[in-house]
Amino acid sequence: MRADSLKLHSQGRLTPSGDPDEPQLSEQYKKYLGSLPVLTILSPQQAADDGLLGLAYGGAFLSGLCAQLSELAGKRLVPGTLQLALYDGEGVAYQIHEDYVPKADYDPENLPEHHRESYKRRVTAILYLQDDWSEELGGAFRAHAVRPKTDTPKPEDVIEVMPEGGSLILFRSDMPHEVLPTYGQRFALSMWCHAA
Ligand SMILES: O=C(O)CCC(=O)C(=O)O
Ligand SMILES: [Fe+2]
Repeated sequence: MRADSLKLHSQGRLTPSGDPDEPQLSEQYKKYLGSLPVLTILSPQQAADDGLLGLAYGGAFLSGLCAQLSELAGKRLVPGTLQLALYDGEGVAYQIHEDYVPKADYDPENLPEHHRESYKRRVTAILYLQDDWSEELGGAFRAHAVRPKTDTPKPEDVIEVMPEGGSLILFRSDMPHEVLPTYGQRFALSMWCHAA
């Protein structure tokens, strides 16, 4: 999967907006998301057709997870958007945000196409692709517990996961989270399981 990701990167297919025809982000988008990785939106079928069999496998695996999670959650979840993102060192981070965006808050004028269905997102699944990650490269995924504002914050409200190759994280798409500044090449393959 990492070899396929490097190939896409070397072909210039990863861009801040995820849209190869729109290499620059609008000012509003930057304001919304902060300093950013570069990314592309994939379909497992298209990846297979392009000979990117690792990413096709990864996409199929994550799609299958949505089906399995449906059983656990007792409601139907279907594979939504599949995203390959690269945080290419130099302190690239992703400020605190939620992946679920209520329909009313979506601004189609200023957000890329692939955010159009963000209101359907229920579970985020992320597979990390770096075999050789180490603490000094930073880049932890940091999850924040949601508490009523009146509660006293507790240390366990924050959980960090290092992006070790082969690690998979699953979380509710409305959970606040961020990526801490990254000082190495960090690829992440994300699938959003949508409400059917
Ligand atoms: O790469 C990660 O660990 C998280 C990325 C993320 O939050 C996102 O793409 O929405
Ligand atoms: Fe996110």
